[in-house]
Amino acid sequence: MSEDNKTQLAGQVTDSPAKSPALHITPGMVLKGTYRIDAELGSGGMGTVFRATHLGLEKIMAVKVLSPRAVSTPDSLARFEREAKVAGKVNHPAMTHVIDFGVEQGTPYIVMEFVAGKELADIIEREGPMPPRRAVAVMRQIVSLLRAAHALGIVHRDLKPANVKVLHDAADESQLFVKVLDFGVAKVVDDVSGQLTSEGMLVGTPAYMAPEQISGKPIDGRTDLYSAGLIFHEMLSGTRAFKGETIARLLLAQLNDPPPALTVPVPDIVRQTLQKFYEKRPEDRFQDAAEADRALMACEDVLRPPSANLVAAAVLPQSSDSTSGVRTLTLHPNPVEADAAKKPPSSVAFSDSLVKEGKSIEEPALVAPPAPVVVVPEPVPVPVSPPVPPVPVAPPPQAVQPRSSSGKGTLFAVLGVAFVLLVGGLGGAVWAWTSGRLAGVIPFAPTGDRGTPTDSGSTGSEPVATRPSTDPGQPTELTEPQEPVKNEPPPTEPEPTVVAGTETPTETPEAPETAPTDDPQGTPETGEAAGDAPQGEDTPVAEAVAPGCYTVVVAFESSRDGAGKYEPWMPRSVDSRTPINCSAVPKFGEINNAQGLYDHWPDSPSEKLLYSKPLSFQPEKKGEPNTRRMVVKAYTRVSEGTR
Ligand SMILES: Nc1ncnc2c1ncn2[C@@H]1O[C@H](COP(=O)(O)OP(=O)(O)OP(=O)(O)O)[C@@H](O)[C@H]1O
Repeated sequence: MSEDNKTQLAGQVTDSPAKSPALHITPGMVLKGTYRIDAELGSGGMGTVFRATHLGLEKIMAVKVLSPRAVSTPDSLARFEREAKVAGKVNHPAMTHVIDFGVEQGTPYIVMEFVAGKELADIIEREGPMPPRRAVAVMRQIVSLLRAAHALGIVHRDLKPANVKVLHDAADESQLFVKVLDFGVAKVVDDVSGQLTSEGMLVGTPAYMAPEQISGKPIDGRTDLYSAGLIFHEMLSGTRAFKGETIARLLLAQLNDPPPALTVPVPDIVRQTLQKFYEKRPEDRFQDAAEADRALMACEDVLRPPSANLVAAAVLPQSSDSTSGVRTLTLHPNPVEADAAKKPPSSVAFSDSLVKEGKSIEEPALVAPPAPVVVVPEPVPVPVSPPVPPVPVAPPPQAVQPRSSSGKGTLFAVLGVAFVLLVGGLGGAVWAWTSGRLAGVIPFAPTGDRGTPTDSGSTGSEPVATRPSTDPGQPTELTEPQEPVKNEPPPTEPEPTVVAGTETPTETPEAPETAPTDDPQGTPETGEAAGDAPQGEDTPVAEAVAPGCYTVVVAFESSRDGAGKYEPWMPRSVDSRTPINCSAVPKFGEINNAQGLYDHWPDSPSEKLLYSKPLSFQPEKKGEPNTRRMVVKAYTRVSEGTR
């Protein structure tokens, strides 16, 4: 890794030395009697990261041991603890969750979920410019996380491609799943070390630092947006925006020079959005992550292939709540009608140019939108999701909501829906017949007031069917599947993992001894570790099941309160379980349309959620809970009766 790509504790002009001896971490060492250090993953400006195993849970985790120079002042440990706790409250699929922290021989360390996948920096270096659609998809996930973190007052301060991991580097950007590393860590270091002006310490990576960060001015969420813009630039162009032979030159360029113009062709709207991310003056940038996300959505709409609009419009939920990230469905098969119907959001400052591209900014995104932002007011070690109240079923979804009054547009819309429903219905019938999903039903046992597991009364011997529940205290009944399980990804080889810039075979955690031998993964499905909902009153718990792989039909619920805030999707009941060949289980990363869901899968030792696919949606209305039925794939790793 080049010098200007590293986090720098640069310009140290005062005596701020390590006051405690560095803890010598070696493989085999056990921290807190719980975390066994397995191997070093790499080190950066703030410390060294190790792969470790949580001995009790037999889970792979990552332990970052902060360097003594990063945290060395008398009150540093208290601050460190505070920041680790705050970072632990950001519950978002793109967050690398902080699980625990501690101090060993005066040296603080953070325990995080282990994130497999490839560093964005390596992907760009290897593959060069990224297709704009893909770059926008990555950006949306980053920005969605920023939104969640900034809402808690947490600024990353060291965003860069090396701190972004892409869990599934598929050609199809809808399969991308991003995790951001080091949230909160830079803040700890910065707070403790002080800013350049006070203690002569500068925290960040010069190639991605915002001008205000360099000049020691106050920083806020817009600082992260600047760095995110430079990541965007790098994805689009394949090269870093600011380079410099020395750190001083690099910093000067950040302060004074505009980033070089993109040499790759991108639509104007993408260019303008990029520019708005990294304006030199914070007041000229997007003012918050929500505004940035709206602009990215507009880019997404322009970049979407025309054929995708029909299908996307037919299957996505509709909402009139523009603040939630879920947008009103619009179907514009005819670009002229689309132009007539579109209207730019007033909150996008440069909206005139945004709509110049001839696409409605209200069309839904084809790629999975970032998962709902969930802020959980619980301390580490494990962020706790708030219980979701019982859910009354909303009226059936209106799959398509044509906005144009034109008869032609309406005709297209109706034909589109009819087509989707026809294909869905046929596929559902074939799927139900072929998958054998009715066999081997082992219901889960939800607890608390979530009702009984199979509200449909389903024994698994009939297609899942639904009637709306009128009693909000009763569990939601099941809906007629609208989308069958189809087009499941073929089995794939485990992905190589990039560790410290080196491509190596995938790190395989020690699976429990009883793991099925044909388990195609055996990999740490990232996201399972920290952000999972703990088992409690409101968390459904899996019953012991035989080892093997299954397709599981699960009802999930999520709700939005009156403020339009999302609650997480929570598994609610399992209706059927069909044994499948483990080699047919797609690898993690092929989770589809439900990234947020993954983090809320109950942390059951017997289940791992690998894949999910929406089965049907209920419309989401502000202030009303909604229910989603999902088909998920899960597999078990434990022996019968051991859970
Ligand atoms: N939670 C994690 N799971 C898996 N690997 C991780 C995790 N956190 C960090 N790593 C990996 O450990 C290595 C060292 O990370 P670290 O953050 O210390 O270095 P860096 O990103 O190169 O530098 P800096 O700390 O200066 O940002 C990197 O290869 C990084 O991808």
